[in-house]
Amino acid sequence: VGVAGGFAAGAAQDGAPSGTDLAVPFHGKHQAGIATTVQQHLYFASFDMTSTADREDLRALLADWTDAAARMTTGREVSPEGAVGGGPYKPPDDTGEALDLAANALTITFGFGPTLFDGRFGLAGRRPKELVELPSFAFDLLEDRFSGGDLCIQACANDPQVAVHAIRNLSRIAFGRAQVRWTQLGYGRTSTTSKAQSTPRNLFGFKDGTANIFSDDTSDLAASVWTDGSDQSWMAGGTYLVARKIQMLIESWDRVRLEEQEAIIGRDKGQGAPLSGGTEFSEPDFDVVSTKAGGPAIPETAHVRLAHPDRNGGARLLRRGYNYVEGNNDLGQLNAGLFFLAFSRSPLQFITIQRSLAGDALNEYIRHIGSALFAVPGGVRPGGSVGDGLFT
Ligand SMILES: C=CC1=C(C)c2cc3[nH]c(cc4nc(cc5[nH]c(cc1n2)c(C)c5CCC(=O)O)C(CCC(=O)O)=C4C)c(C)c3C=C
Ligand SMILES: [Fe+2]
Repeated sequence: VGVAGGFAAGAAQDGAPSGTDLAVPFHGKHQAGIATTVQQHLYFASFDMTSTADREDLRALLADWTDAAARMTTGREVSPEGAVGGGPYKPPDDTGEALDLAANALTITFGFGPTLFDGRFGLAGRRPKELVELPSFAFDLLEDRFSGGDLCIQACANDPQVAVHAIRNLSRIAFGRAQVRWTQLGYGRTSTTSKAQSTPRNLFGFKDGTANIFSDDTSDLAASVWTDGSDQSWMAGGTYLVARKIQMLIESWDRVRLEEQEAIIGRDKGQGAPLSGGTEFSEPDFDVVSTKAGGPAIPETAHVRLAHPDRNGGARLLRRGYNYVEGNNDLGQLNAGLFFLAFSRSPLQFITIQRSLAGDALNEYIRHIGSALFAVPGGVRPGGSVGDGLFT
């Protein structure tokens, strides 16, 4: 029997869902993969409905995806016939690469982009008011090939093959109804959603996720993450997902003095403590003056000062991002960065913080190159389908 935001079986290393046999319950009030303790790997896909698909195709696709996801998250194959049980005379239902692998804490989370409500599927009246394209921000260098989409699927697992298998098989199921627009592979979580987990590091070498919203804190989740359905009833127990592909200029960063790196972030690199003093989980004190420099210990342009709720009308995010590395460019520089994923009760929480980050010293070392916003419906009832409230 699973626990809220937790796992059905197995022991966890440092509180993280590391056991291969761990299965996260698929059904519930909220979709899994949000407050769920963050797994080690991610495969994320954005889809567009095909030009010939209609409302019934969308409804049937969501039902088929739900059945397949419910099976795969328990470590089963995508259908009862699976990879080898369908006989020699047809392509197997399941692609087979996860055959000997258990559930690995796989979660599959579905979201709907603003374009799904443009009238093609008779859903214009079901669009949540806040589900509109994100505004442009200072320093945006967005590319279409990493942005947007009618639908998204986030697959997280402790074995990358399990996450890739899930997206690959869900893409196959979509054939003729929806096609992949872009995908993102993420290795190494850059956040924690449980106080039992250790804080991981991003590619700039800093602890990331220290001041995150934790699944152990249900009042924070209620205040900042879950939507109540007062706008659209199908969004009860849901949330919004912002995805940003952020390229990190690794070589430039690596030439920055340690003291300056820490001033840019506003925390020390070793243990992740705020520069105002204390240890990793001490609250930053923005009034503390640096004895050495004379100015604020956490500079005015420091990332954590500008991202802090005090600076943003109390706005907070549940961050669930992953590192990515995709080879090198023509100059031999790393194509690498942070696939930033954040869940919030309203997209305004991200918009407010991202606007505040216009003055962030970090901007010299990062570029936002992809962006998407999705409405994530509430959890799936046994026997129901994800987003089935859209069609009632
Ligand atoms: C708009 C939201 C944010 C973006 C985009 C973003 C990018 C980004 N962040 C780091 C590294 C760190 N971020 C840290 C804290 C932090 N970041 C955001 C928001 C965005 N970050 C928030 C809300 C917070 C918490 C602020 C607080 O309440 O104190 C930290 C410190 C450790 C932590 O708390 O997680 C680091 C390090 C990078 C490298 C990056 C883009 C590539
Ligand atoms: Fe950040």
